[in-house]
Formats: sequence, structure tokens, C-alpha cells
Amino acid sequence: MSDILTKILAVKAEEVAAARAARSLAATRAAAEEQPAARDFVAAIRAKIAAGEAAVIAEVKKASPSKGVIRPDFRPAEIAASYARGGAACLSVLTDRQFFQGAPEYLQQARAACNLPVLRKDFMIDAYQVYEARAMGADCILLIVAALSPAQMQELETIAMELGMAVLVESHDGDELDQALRLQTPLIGINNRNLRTFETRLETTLDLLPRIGPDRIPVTESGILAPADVALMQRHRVDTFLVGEAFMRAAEPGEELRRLFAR
Ligand SMILES: O=C(O)c1ccccc1NCC(=O)[C@H](O)[C@H](O)COP(=O)(O)O
Repeated sequence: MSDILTKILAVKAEEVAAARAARSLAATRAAAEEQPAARDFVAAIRAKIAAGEAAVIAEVKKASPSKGVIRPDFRPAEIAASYARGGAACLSVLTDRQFFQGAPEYLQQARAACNLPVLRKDFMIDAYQVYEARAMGADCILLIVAALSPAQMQELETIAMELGMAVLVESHDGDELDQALRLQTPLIGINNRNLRTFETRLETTLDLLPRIGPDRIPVTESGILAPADVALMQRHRVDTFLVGEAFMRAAEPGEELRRLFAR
């Protein structure tokens, strides 16, 4: 039986084909190029780090394959405003419908409710989705090394940069990290969750960290649930965090952000 990442990528290929049939690449590209300028995702992270604070990419996520429904009462605009009050640097909004119960509209609602730059959290496999991301207002895209060839990653990063978007490249082991570091983006994500088995180990970040040079920004992703997890990362000079579940289970996600990252 195939693993969840393989299943997700198969569905993405079907979705892209359907989306292209509904709106051409040329029309989607035009819509992307007509958007007002993207918000500066990297600058928002650097500003937090320069101020001596954790840079938190706060996720807006209703459900996930590993946890099922996490937040039944899901209101993206209210969550985004709460995150902004709580001191988030940026947002990450799931737009995948089938596996995460996300939607492009959720990204638009969240972005309209605050001034924070927003990552489109989805599984990018095709240039079409990069134009689509900018057309829906995204300021950053995610590139998952396990989902892409080196040539595809280069192509999608180039398009994102041409559209003024940032790129978060995500790896899970040393081989993937080597590929991630071939991109230009400073944002080097290390996912503590194995997307094929769901096993989550914070040691993944600590193991790969020494290979990331000072010109890049390591982003620890997944499984940050308690102040002790934050302290562990900060002792190893990891300043940038992508956090979803811990916030989504709290009544007031921004207050939980403040609690988790209180010094
Ligand atoms: O979370 C999952 O179950 C999952 C399954 C397959 C692919 C991706 C998946 N999650 C995406 C993420 O990486 C997380 O949403 C993100 O890093 C936040 O993690 P957490 O703080 O543990 O919610």
C-alpha cells in the first residue's frame, strides 16, 4: 500500500490537471502578475530575530492526515487576527482540501484579517500552482524536497522569485537537505515529522542543523508542543518555528503562541 505522501501527490496531479482545464496557465499567470506586491516573508522573520525574539510561522490548519480534525470550530480570519495579536512573524495556511480540509479561500480570509505575510501550505508539483498561489494572494510557497526533482525545485523557485514570493524549502534528512541547500532561498525548513510514517522527532532538526551555514535561516517544523521544545531549539540557536497543532487546539491561538514562546 502506498504512503500518505505518495497518495497526496497523486491527488495533486489530478487537481492541477483539473485546475488547468478550468483556467489556463496563461490566465492564471496574468492573475498572479496583476496582484499587489507580496508581503516580505523573509524580512518579517529577520525582524523578529533581530529583535531577539522567536520568529513564529503560525499555522492555520483545521485537520491533518496524522491527527484528523484538530479544530472543529475553524474561523481563519479570527485565527489570523489572534496570531497577529500574539506576535506571530508570519502565517502558514493550508489550502489542500482533501487531506487537510483547507481551502484557498481560507488563505484569503486569513491574509485580509492581518498584515502578516502568508505561506501557501500545499504540495507544489507544478509551475501552475506557483502562479495560482500568487493569484490567491500568497507571499511564500513551500517546496518539499521529497515531492520534487532537483530540476523542478529550481524551476518553481525561479518562478516564485520572479513573482516576488519567498520560498520555504523543506527537508527531512541529510540527502534532502543537500538538495535544499542548492536553492537560493534563505529559508531552510527541517520537518521533524516524517511525511510517510508520521513519526515526529525533534532530534531531526538538531541532527541536520550543523550542516546549515550562517547565511541561511533554519526553520524547525512540526511537533513543537511545549515550552521545553522551544527551549531545546533555542539552546541550539534555532530561532524560527513553524507551529500548527499546539495553537489550533487552544481556544485563543495567539494567547497560546505567547504562552509557548514566553521567555
Ligand atoms: O501533519 C500531517 O499529518 C502531515 C501529513 C502529511 C504531510 C504533511 C503533514 N503536515 C504538514 C506539516 O508539516 C505541519 O502541518 C506543520 O509542520 C505544523 O506541524 P504541527 O505543529 O505538528 O502541527
